[in-house]
Amino acid sequence: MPDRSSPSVSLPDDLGYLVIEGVIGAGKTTLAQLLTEAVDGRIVLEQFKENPFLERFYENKDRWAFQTELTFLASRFKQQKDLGARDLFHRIVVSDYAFDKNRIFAHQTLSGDELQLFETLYSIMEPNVPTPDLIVYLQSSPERLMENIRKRDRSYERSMDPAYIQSLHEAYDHYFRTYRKTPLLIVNAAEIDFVEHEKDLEVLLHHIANADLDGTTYVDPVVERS
Ligand SMILES: Nc1ncnc2c1ncn2[C@@H]1O[C@H](COP(=O)(O)OP(=O)(O)OP(=O)(O)O)[C@@H](O)[C@H]1O
Repeated sequence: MPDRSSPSVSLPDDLGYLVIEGVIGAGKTTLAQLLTEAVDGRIVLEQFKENPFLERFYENKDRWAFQTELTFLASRFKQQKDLGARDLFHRIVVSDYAFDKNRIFAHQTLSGDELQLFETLYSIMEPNVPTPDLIVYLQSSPERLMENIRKRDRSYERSMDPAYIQSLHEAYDHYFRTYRKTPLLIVNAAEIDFVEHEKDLEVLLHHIANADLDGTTYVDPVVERS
């Protein structure tokens, strides 16, 4: 984690709720922690370890996808609803997931009546969760995602199928290419490391502080670093 010389930044008043998104292994949690430190904010992390179905899901996706998705949906809804009630208007909140993430996954893992039921529940819940002021999408490559997943070596991700990462990568890309709901920063994250290269973080902080709050901005820290 960052030491005392880590960069800090002040954000415009209309940036109260920042969300980091990206495929499994993109580096969301690390960036959310660095960003929280830089803006002296409050972090909200996804509680994936509390999903009792996740290990079984990785052993047999067809059998356990429905339970896995509904458990994530319920727990994230509860966390986001509480977030709206208590924190949102006091300190800058930084989260390592967007509520929409559930839907991206569900469209990969569910089908038929199960997907339909998921959609019904999602559409009831979605209007009741706070909308981010900015989403930062870490757009990596399937190769780099697999490398990160291998390096961190979580037991249930050891037999991660590269085809699953590839299809999530495509689904995320498609989702954010057509995303218009909130301002969006798409960061080329395939060759960056916010921990190793402080400059990468500085470039991103600069863009966040000066984000065009009406649309999509593309950021390539590798180009801007040099
Ligand atoms: N809706 C979902 N359906 C299936 N699996 C999910 C879902 N949401 C999260 N997961 C699983 O939970 C674990 C955590 O994933 P997630 O991408 O949220 O965090 P992460 O891998 O720690 O991300 P990062 O490395 O970017 O911080 C992964 O194994 C992922 O597959």
